[in-house]
Amino acid sequence: MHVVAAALIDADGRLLLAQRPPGKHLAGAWEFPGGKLEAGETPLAALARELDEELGVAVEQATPLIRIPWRYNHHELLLDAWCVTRWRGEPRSLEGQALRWQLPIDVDQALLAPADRPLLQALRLPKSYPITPADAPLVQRDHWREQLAAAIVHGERLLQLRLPLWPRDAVRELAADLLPLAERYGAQLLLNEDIDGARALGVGVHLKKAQLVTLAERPLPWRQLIAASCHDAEELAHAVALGADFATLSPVATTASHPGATPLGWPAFHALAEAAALPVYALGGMGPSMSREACAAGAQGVAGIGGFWPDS
Ligand SMILES: Nc1nc2c([nH]c(=O)n2[C@H]2C[C@H](O)[C@@H](COP(=O)(O)OP(=O)(O)OP(=O)(O)O)O2)c(=O)[nH]1
Repeated sequence: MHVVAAALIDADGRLLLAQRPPGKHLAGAWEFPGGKLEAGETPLAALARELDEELGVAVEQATPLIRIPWRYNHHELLLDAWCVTRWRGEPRSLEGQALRWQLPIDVDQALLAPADRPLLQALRLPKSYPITPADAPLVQRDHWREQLAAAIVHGERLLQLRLPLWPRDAVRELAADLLPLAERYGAQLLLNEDIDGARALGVGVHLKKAQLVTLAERPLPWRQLIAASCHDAEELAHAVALGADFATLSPVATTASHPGATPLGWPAFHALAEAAALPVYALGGMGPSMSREACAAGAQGVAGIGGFWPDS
């Protein structure tokens, strides 16, 4: 079943949510306006028809957001989500459904239809995900504190502290130092691998491939991000099963940090990202300027080391 769903975003960045009416599948859950494609209909035509029928608005501008394959008990669906940023008419409830406008950050994901959680993450997450270089020595502590702070001030909203040469406590200390600034700017920090450290600090964690397969359930609450390093369909499926918020998929191109690895290339990346029920960042040989190309291949954005820091 192919279902289109619209994230209507207003000029203040608020999102329109609708409540599924009694008697329908997932009654009471909050969702994105939309519905099933009719025979012979294109996704955009279905989106226009559903928004006209449900809200009385005419779509003027829609761009692809994410495609989520999902399985409920009795049926499978492809939730095909679009960002609608321009429309004519004032959205109103034409089918008796409750409506509300909320900033994506304020939406309680527990109240959403389960397949909509990755959609909400796709709306919340930025286009770039800088990662600290694995070979940074501990003596560069001050330098990396400054780089991370400058990146946050310059607009980065999602940053991974991956510093395997440092003692864990030193990485935790760095995260704790940066936390007030990150909170002020609405940026999220993720520790690589260190679940206990993330739990103690209230930040996110980025799971390594080896950790991913050993975990049976989400190791942190929903308000702390969980990311996973993935390289194939099986690892992506595991990340989804675990309830990870997003994944990186690598290597897309050849990269200095993993010279022997065979690159996926964009076509294989696209197929894997689209089949995964979560936002996926392209990693490996990426630069911040490649985010448009990556998004065209179904990515949430780009992740990387070189080129992502103010001094590089
Ligand atoms: N419209 C919509 N459906 C969603 C969302 N999330 C989600 O899991 N679904 C599921 C619920 C349903 O199983 C399916 C869509 O069915 P629907 O009942 O909205 O479709 P429709 O508007 O064509 O309704 P109907 O003619 O069958 O009454 O997709 C969402 O955000 N929007």
